[in-house]
Amino acid sequence: MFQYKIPISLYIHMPWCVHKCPYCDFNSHTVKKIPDYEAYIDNLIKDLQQDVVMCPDRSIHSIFIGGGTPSLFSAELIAKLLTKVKQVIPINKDAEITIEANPNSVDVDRFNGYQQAGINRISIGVQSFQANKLKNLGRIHNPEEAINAGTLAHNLNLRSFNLDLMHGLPNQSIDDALYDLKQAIEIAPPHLSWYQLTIEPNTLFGSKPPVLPDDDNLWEIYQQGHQLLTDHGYQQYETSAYAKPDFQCQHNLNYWRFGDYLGIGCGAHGKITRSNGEIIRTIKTRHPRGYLEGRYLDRSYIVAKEELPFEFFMNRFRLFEIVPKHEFEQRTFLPLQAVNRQINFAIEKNYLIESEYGWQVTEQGKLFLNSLLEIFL
Ligand SMILES: C[S@@+](CC[C@H](N)C(=O)[O-])C[C@H]1O[C@@H](n2cnc3c(N)ncnc32)[C@H](O)[C@@H]1O
Ligand SMILES: C[S@@+](CC[C@H](N)C(=O)[O-])C[C@H]1O[C@@H](n2cnc3c(N)ncnc32)[C@H](O)[C@@H]1O
Ligand code: SF4
Repeated sequence: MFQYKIPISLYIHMPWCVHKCPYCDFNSHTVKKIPDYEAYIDNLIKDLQQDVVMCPDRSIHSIFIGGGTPSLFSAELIAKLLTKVKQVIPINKDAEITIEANPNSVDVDRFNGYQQAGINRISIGVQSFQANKLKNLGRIHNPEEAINAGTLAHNLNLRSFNLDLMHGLPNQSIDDALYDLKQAIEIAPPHLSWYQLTIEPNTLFGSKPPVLPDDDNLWEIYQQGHQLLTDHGYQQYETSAYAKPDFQCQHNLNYWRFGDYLGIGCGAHGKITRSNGEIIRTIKTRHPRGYLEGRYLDRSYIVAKEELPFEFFMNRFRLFEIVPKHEFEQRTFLPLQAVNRQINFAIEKNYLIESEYGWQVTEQGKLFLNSLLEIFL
C-alpha cells in the first residue's frame, strides 16, 4: 500500500546520566540511586506494544538508542531489549542500529557485548579532546578516555561509528577547535557530528551564561573547521553532520526526510503516517517516575493538513540534498499544486532552484533558511 513506502524508524530514549552537564537540555535525570534498568526495559516493550497498533504490517528501517546515557545499560540488557523489540515488530535485516555511549561508561567488554546484541553503530559523546574544555563543560571524562572509547569503537569494525564534538566553547581559540577536529580525524570515524554549543534556557549555562567566542571567531572556527573536515573526505550533509561517502546516519536521514518513526521511552516523540494520510505525532511522559508507573503516552495529535508543507520543508531543507518532488506528495498526501505559489516565490527570492525531479536549496537559501521556511507558514 502507498504509505508503506515511507520508512519507519524506532527511537528509544534512555533517560539517566551520572551527572547533568550544564549545557544540556535533553531529557536526562541524574542517577541518585541506581534505577531499576531491567524494569525500564520491560516498560519500553509495553510502550512499544501500544504504539505498533498504529502501524500494522510495517518493519523497522533503523533504530537509535539515545539519551541520556544509554551506555549505563549493560550489554545483556541491550540484548534483551533488542530481542524483545524483534518479537513485537520486525526489524529489517540491514537496519542500522545505533547506541549512544559516554566515554566514561565504556570498556572493551561492554562494546563487544553491544555488538553481539546487534548494535552496528556506536555514537560517542566526546565533546572535546582538551582537559580544560571538558572541565568547563562539566564532563566527567578526560581526553584519554575519549581517545580510548573512539579507538575501541574503531577496532570493533562496526558498520560505522560516530564522535560528537562541540565547538564555540568557552575560552576556545580557533586552534583549540581545530585541535579537537584533528584528534577526531586521527581516530577516523566514518561519521562526525560537530555541533556549535548553544545556550539553552532551562540549563545551568542558561541561568549563568559563560563567555563564548565572539561572532567573528565563531565564523572562523566554522570556516576553518569545515575546510579541514572537507579536506579529509568528510562531506557535510546536514548543518552539524559530516560523513565519509555512504556513511550518513540512516536514522537521521529518515528523520530529516520526513520519514516515520516510533518514539518509546521517557520524553520520546514519534511520527506515524496512517493509511488514510493522517499524520499522528506522539509524545511520551518525560519523567521516569510516571513512565515507570505505566503512563507512557503523554499526548498525541493529528497534524493539521495546513501545517504539513511547513513541517515537511522544515525537516527536508536541513539536508543538503535535492528534495524529490514525489517525496512531498508521498509523505504529506498533498498534491504539488498545494505549494506551487510558495515554491515560485522561493525561486523568485533565489532561495530555491527547481528541476523536473526536485528542489535544491541555494547558498542564499541556506543563509536565509528561516525566511525560506516562513514562506510555507
Ligand atoms: C543527547 S546528547 C547524548 C550523548 C551522551 N549522553 C553524551 O553526552 O556523551 C547528544 C549530543 O548533543 C550535543 N549537545 C547536547 N547539548 C548541546 C548544546 N547545548 N549545544 C550543542 N550541542 C549539544 C552533544 O554533542 C551530545 O553529545
Ligand atoms: C541528533 S541525532 C544524534 C546524532 C549523533 N551524533 C549520531 O550521528 O549518531 C539523534 C537522533 O535521535 C533522535 N532523537 C533525539 N531525541 C529524540 C526524542 N526525544 N524523540 C525522538 N527522537 C529523538 C533525533 O531526531 C535524531 O534522529
Ligand atoms: S550531554 Fe549527555 S551526559 Fe551530559 S547531561 Fe546531556 S545527555 Fe547526559
